[in-house]
Amino acid sequence: MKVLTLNPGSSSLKVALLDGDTVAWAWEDDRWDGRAAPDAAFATRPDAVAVRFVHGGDRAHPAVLDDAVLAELAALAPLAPLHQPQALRIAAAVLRRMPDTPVVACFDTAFHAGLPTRARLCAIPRALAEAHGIRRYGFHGLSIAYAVRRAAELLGRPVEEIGVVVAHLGSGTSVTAVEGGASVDTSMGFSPLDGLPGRTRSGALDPAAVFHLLRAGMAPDDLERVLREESGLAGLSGTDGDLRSLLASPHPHAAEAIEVYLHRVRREVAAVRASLTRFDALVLTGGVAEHNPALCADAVAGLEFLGSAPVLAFRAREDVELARQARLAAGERSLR
Ligand SMILES: Nc1ncnc2c1ncn2[C@@H]1O[C@H](COP(=O)(O)OP(=O)(O)O)[C@@H](O)[C@H]1O
Ligand SMILES: CC(=O)OP(=O)(O)O
Ligand SMILES: [Mg+2]
Repeated sequence: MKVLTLNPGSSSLKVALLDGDTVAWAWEDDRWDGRAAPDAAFATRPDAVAVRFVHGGDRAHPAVLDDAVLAELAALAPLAPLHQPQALRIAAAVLRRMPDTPVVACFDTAFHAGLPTRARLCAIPRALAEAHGIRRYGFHGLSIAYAVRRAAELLGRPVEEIGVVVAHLGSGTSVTAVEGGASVDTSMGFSPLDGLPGRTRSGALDPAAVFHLLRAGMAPDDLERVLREESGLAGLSGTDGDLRSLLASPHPHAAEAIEVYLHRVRREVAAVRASLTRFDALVLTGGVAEHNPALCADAVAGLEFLGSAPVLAFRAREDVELARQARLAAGERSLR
């Protein structure tokens, strides 16, 4: 079964046609401005299409897209404004141009749907949290699901028997502890703005700083945009926030930004390690893990105290996971 996979990220659009786990055709824009997928993608004649959605709310499984599911996902857009609207536009174009092909929405959040209560609740009044859906969701689930299966393969043990920390180091950055195939702790919570700094995202910030800036006269929408699009590695360094730009910059602020980034990665890895009862590997994935072994070595320097587990680094294969989920979801539908 051939699956066309579409992965809209915060700064890239990755499109691949997978025949089994083999990439039969691929296209990528790593400075993506939200434009539609190229015409060639629609000419690949897949049996199913899989689209990555960062936010699936409480859904634990992929969903075949129809108008009702689209409306539900559109309602979640305010929770992931850097990702969800783009994914909705991509999916709408696919539905319009390939009306006879099943389109499956696959969710970053689904991998974390079973987060234990202690890692899911936010410590605010329960009534307020429940009324507004404030909880920790977790993201990058498609990348993590692949990473855990690949780690098990490399370790020669079943997924059910390993405990790993997965650090997804891409445009967005997150760290997750996975034991027995389940997410037990993760650094991104209510939205992809939480946790570690990303290319342009601030990561976790004392909420008092947000109120301070609002009282100083910033409009809420402007502040949100600044934290989402002008902060993180970009904000700290004055560059576009791509680590390649920071590494090439002679400005001391670029070096400082890298120090902050590496410090926060180490800190979060150590923090989520505490949620594992066994530690078999530290997995690094995403653009940094794929392209920069030296930076990866810096990111894990000094973490030996966590236990003598190997560090595994490989490319994020959201495409492989998207295709796997689409096969399951589309296959189930054809049986009905
Ligand atoms: N050679 C490199 N050295 C360091 N970082 C790199 C390198 N190549 C890519 N990166 C980092 O990877 C990021 C993109 O990661 P990727 O996982 O492809 O992104 P996305 O989140 O858009 O899917 C870039 O923003 C950059 O910081
Ligand atoms: C959830 C998230 O941050 O995704 P990306 O890294 O693709 O921007
Ligand atoms: Mg990505």
